[in-house]
Amino acid sequence: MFIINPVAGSGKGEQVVQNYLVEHPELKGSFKTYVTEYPGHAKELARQVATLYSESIKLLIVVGGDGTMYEVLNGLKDFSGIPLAFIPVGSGNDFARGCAMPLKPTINLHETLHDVSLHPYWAGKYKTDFKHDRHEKLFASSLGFGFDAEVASLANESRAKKWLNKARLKYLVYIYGLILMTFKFKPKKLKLIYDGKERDLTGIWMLTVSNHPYFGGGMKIAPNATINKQTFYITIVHQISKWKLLCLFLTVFFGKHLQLKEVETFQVTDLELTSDQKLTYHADGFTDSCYRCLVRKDPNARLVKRKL
Ligand SMILES: Nc1ncnc2c1ncn2[C@@H]1O[C@H](COP(=O)(O)OP(=O)(O)OP(=O)(O)O)[C@@H](O)[C@H]1O
Repeated sequence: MFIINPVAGSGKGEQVVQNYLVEHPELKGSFKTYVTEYPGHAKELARQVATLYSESIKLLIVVGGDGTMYEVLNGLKDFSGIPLAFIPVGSGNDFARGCAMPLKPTINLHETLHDVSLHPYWAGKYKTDFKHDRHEKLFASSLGFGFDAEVASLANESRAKKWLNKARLKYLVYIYGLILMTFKFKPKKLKLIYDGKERDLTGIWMLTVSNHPYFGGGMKIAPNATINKQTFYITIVHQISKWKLLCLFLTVFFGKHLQLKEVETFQVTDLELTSDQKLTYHADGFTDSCYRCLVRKDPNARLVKRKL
């Protein structure tokens, strides 16, 4: 079964699948295809098809970007038994990078259907403020608090994003946001509780919680992260000068930012994060804000097509 976001990235998701099915007539009749019609539709579709066909779905193939994967994962919150694959046609595609899958959609689709096996994947679970457990959400790749989330929020709200996305120039919105936020951002005070430790931190620029190394479209924010059942990889950027922040965003693509003394990394099994001020965060690129966030691993392993 395919769930396709026709507007992710430059909008070629539907074409990729159609071309593939035309080139492989032997597959005719083996697939059902659903195309999203509005934001949030991938989550609804995933929940509906899982409810209707949970026993018969052999593989649910998500064709989109990280945002579409996030929606589908949350639609399948109560259906951890449905195997998943991700064909990257978005602009970031970090989930494909984290799973060591090809970034070229046609190659990825071919390998997904022929060569790559299913392996367990443990998503993250988070809930904000004092919401009930039933409002807990899942994230596939990462959660980010502070600077990067404010850049993402600015970019998501930008009216230019839609047409820049079509022209494959969405990164320009992020560069604009990055420069603007470098001057506007006010470092945060955070309280962290994890693995029996309590820490009060000041001057925090950003904190990310990672399931695998990548975020923000190929930045290796947690270079040592490996997909696993128990732990998240936390990266904290403490008080940092503006030029060093720029240096961080250049070196992070190679994972070399860990050499900066302002960058701290460690592993946790769960995390509680509290702030006196409203804190912007993103979950796989979706932005929102909160005062408190509880993060833990989803105890349910989901089968995912991945090489790593
Ligand atoms: N038919 C549609 N019309 C408008 N928006 C849609 C439609 N279907 C899905 N969406 C929305 O498109 C947005 C972008 O999707 P997605 O995040 O997958 O792609 P992307 O932003 O190009 O890639 P990435 O997240 O990897 O950077 C999501 O917020 C999703 O809710």
